[in-house]
Amino acid sequence: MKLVLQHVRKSFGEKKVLSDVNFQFEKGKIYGLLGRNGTGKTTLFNCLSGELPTDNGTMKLVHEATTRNLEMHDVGYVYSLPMLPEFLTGYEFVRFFIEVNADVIEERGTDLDALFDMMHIAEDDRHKLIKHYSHGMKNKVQMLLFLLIKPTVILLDEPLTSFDVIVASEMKQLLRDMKKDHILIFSTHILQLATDLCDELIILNHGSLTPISPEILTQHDFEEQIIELLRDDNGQDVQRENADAGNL
Ligand SMILES: Nc1ncnc2c1ncn2[C@@H]1O[C@H](COP(=O)(O)OP(=O)(O)OP(=O)(O)O)[C@@H](O)[C@H]1O
Repeated sequence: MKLVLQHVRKSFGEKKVLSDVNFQFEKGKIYGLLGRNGTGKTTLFNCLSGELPTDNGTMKLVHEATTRNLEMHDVGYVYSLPMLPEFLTGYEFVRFFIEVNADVIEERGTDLDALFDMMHIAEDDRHKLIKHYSHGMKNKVQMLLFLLIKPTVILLDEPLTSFDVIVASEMKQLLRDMKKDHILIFSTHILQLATDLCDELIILNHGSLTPISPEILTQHDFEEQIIELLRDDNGQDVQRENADAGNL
């Protein structure tokens, strides 16, 4: 299974954010998406998840000889700021989620406690109201939902930054275990995390995606090389076009 993006464009008014995104993501890999603040990572995720319409281009899922448009149900999105119903307990929310998604959840009679165990959410925490959960616990609940509905594409917008070191390590292992069945795209500003967890790194600049050559990652000065790639002058094209349009 591949996710193929061709000529994806998105502007806000005259401000061009994604100018021409072309990329092919493969199932079984974790992709690390790097880019400076405001380069359009969240915009790209919002377009992929269907929350924002694109202005142009195609986003297709290709499986052997079959090609179809990416649809909302194909994509799971872990937001950097988790959005969950605060008035339910974690347990109640997941039970409700299973009920309303019964047509797409394969396993019948899902063992809720086993799921919470897998996410290392303690027995008493699962019966607390979500409004009392920490940011990291809410992210865990969001990820738990993907174990149930198994979306083809999972987008993670800076989620591991809210986890303590133990939980971050558990989550990294969970993502590694999940990757064989999914296309995982992970946006982060933490270079160490990206190189540690991801199979491929891509940079969003110029309003488009550029893969980082795997050879760079084996070199002793890879951090300096990536910082150089991320530097402002790489965004000149989009900045210039926006400036021409009178935006900057
Ligand atoms: N709904 C919107 N309306 C107008 N402009 C927007 C909208 N959403 C994003 N933008 C603009 O698009 C640009 C890209 O924003 P985006 O949030 O996608 O960047 P980002 O790479 O995720 O940034 P960060 O790393 O800081 O989270 C920014 O200039 C932002 O102000």
